[in-house]
Amino acid sequence: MSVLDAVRAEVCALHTHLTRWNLVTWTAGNVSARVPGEDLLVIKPSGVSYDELTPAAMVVCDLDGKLVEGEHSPSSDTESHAYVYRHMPEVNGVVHTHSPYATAWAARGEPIPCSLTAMADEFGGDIPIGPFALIGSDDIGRGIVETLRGSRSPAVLMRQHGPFTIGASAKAAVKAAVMCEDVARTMLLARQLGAIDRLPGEAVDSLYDRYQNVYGQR
Ligand SMILES: O=C(CO)[C@@H](O)[C@@H](O)COP(=O)(O)O
Repeated sequence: MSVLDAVRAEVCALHTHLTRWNLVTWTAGNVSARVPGEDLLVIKPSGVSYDELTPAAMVVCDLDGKLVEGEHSPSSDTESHAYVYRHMPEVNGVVHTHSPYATAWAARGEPIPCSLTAMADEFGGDIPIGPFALIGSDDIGRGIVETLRGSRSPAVLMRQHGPFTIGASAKAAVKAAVMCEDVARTMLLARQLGAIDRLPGEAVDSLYDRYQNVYGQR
């Protein structure tokens, strides 16, 4: 299997997590991955039903978002994904969802406060709000980069739109999208119970370091 075919298969498989974890409705959302060693990305075809996605249906584009190989038109967000890859070389995966709880915080235009150990672990602080931007150009990508550059968070809630996540791999970006929705739900419930206190900064730093560098099987 070629590198490109392996990336197509991985990106196709990762899309199943968006439906499995109820992060998208109908054809909303998308996943992309940078192709190792190439100035290329692989992304979902635009508007194609999740149950019709196959590795062969995945679209290959250059890092300006231009179609290189594929039968279908690339995702509406391709130029934004490409912008992120051009400006954040450490990023190899980008995900967009309309997951309901995270999107509710985006509609509100309010960052999710870092009040849970699970948020410190994965996000290293609050989940920030990015600027409102129209779809179909690289404007969303510009907002993602300006918000996340220098942040520990792999997730940004684009105002009045929804979450975008980044990762050192496409799988890491999908995990961030799943965890973003999980904490968005918990924190929305917490907000209904009353005032929320953020964790102390030193606790966030300690938790983040442990989770990122010690937790799990090494
Ligand atoms: O919200 C947007 C674009 O940001 C939706 O159109 C997107 O979730 C799905 O578009 P695509 O099917 O990937 O073109």
